[in-house]
Amino acid sequence: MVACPLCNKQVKESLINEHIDEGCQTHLVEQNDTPSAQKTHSFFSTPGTRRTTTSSSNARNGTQTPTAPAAPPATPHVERPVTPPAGTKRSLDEADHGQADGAGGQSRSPVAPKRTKLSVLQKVAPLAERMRPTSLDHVCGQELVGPNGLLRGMIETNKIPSMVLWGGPGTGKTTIARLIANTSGARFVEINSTSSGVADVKKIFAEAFKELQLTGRRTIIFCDEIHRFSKSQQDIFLGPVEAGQVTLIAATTENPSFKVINALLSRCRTFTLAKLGDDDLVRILERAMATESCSSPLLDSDMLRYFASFANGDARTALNLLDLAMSLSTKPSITAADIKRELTRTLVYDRNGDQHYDTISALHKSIRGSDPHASLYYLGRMLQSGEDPLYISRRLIVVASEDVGLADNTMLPLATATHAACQQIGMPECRINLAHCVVALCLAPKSTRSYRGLANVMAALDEPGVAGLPVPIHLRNAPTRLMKEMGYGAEYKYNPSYVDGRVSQDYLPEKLIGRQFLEDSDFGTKLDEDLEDELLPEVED
Ligand SMILES: Nc1ncnc2c1ncn2[C@@H]1O[C@H](COP(=O)(O)OP(=O)(O)OP(=O)(O)O)[C@@H](O)[C@H]1O
Repeated sequence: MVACPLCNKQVKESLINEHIDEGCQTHLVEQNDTPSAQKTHSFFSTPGTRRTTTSSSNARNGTQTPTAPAAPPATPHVERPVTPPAGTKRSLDEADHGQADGAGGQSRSPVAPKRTKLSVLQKVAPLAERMRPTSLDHVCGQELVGPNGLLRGMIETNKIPSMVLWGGPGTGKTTIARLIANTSGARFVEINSTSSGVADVKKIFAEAFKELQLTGRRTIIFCDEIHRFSKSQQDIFLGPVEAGQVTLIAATTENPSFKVINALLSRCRTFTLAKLGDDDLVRILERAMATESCSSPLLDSDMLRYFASFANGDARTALNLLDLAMSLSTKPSITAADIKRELTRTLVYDRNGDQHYDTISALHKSIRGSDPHASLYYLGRMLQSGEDPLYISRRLIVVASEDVGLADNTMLPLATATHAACQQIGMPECRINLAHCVVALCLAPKSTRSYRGLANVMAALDEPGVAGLPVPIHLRNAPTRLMKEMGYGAEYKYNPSYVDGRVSQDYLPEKLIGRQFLEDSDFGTKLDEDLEDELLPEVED
C-alpha cells in the first residue's frame, strides 16, 4: 500500500500509475482496508503524510500531541499552492524533504499543517519577508509582470520557459520566481550557488525526472546568484534544461552576458528587472505601514522618502530601514532627527554583507592608486558603520608589503604599529592612528617587486621537477660528521670573510642557474589609454 503523492489517498502500490493517470479517481483502497498509516511506503510519503505520521506515532509514544488538523486532499491540476511564505529561502535540505516554508513543498503537502507553520514564521520574519508580495499585483515597478507584461502573459498562460532574471538586489527576482511557481503549480526547489554543490543539484535533477515520470508534474529550480556558480558548474544545467526535465529560473545581479555561460543563456530567456525608483519604494513602504497598522506621526511621507532615497533601488533595504524605524519610533520622546541619526549607521553599509568586502577592497585599491581623498572616505565610512578597526589595520599590514613594499620599508613597521595601537587603544581614538597609516601608505611610493618576485617563483614551482631540485651541496647544512665527510657545506664561501662580502658563488639549484625571479621594474608594461586621453587634451581643428 502506498499514499498517492497527489491526493494522499491509499492506493495499491502496483496500481499507483494507473491511479494517477486516471486523475486519482480509481483504485482507491477503502480506509478500513488500510491497516495503519505506518504502512505507507516511504518513497511516496509526502511531507504532509510524513508530518502526520510522525505526529501520530509521537502521540502514540506519548511524546507529542498532534495538533494539526487533518488536511484536505489535494487534486492534481486543480490544487493551487498556498501563498509563498514570509520565511527564509529554502535550503537544499529543506527542499529535498519538502519541509520548508518556501513555495517548494506547498503543492505536495496538505494545506492546513503548512499554514500553522507559516504563521509562526511570519511572526519572527523581518518586515521585508513579511511584505513579500503574494500576488503579481503587489510587485511594484516591474512592467514585466505588470498587467500587460510579457512575463505575466507567460505566467498566466502557464508557458514558462527557463529564464534568467537579471536585476539589482531587492528588485523582486526571488519574489517573482516564487510567484511563478505558485501560479504554475509546479514543484519548486530553491538552491543557492553559495550553499549547493554539484552533487546536490544532480540529485534535484534526478528527483525532478522521477516526479515528471510519476506524476507529470514539472519542477522549477530557482537558482539564486547563478553568477557565483563556476562555468563548469553551470554546465550541469544544460542537459536537463534542454530536455525540459526541469525549468530553470536563474537570478543574477551581474550582467549575464559576462557571468552566465553562452550555452545556458541560449537555452533561457533573459528578463531584465528594473531598478526600483523612489516612488516605487515609497509605495512599498506605505503598503508595509498599512499592513503593520503603523501610524506613527514620525514615519510620515517625508521620512519614507528619506528611506527610499538611501535604499538605492533595493526594496529589502528600504523595508529593513522602516522595520528599524518602526521599533525606534515607539521609544518615548524620540524625534525624527534621532531616528535619522540612528539609521545612518546602518545606512552606510552592512557590516556582515558584501559591503564589508567591497569597502575594504575599495580602501585597498584607493591606497594602491595613491588617492588619499578616496582612501580616507572609505576608511571613514567603515569606521562610522562600526567596522572592527583591527580588521582594517590587518589589511593595512598587507598593503604595506603588497603595494608599498621595497619602495618604503618603513611602512610595514608603521602598519604593524598601527595594528598594535588599535589593539591597545581601541575606538574611537585608534581612528587617528588608522588615518595616519592610511594617508602615509597612500602618499608612499609604490613597489610590487618583492611580491611579484614571489609570484614568479610560485609559478615556476608548478613546472615539473622544479619544486624538488637538489639544494647545491655547498649550501647544505652539515650537522653530522657523516654529512661533513660527504662534503656538505665544504666549499661554501662565507661572505663576511671576503672583501666587501663579495664572492663568486651560485645559490640557485644547478638547473635554475641564470633564472631571474625578481623583476627589474616595479611596474608592468601596459599603457593606460585613459591616462593618455587625460594627458593629451583633444586638439581642435
Ligand atoms: N518589485 C517589488 N515590489 C514589492 N516588493 C518588493 C519588490 N522587490 C523586492 N521587494 C521586497 O523586497 C524583499 C526582497 O525581495 P527579493 O528577495 O525578491 O529580491 P531579489 O531581487 O531576489 O534580491 P537579491 O538579489 O538580494 O536576492 C521582498 O521580500 C519584498 O518584501
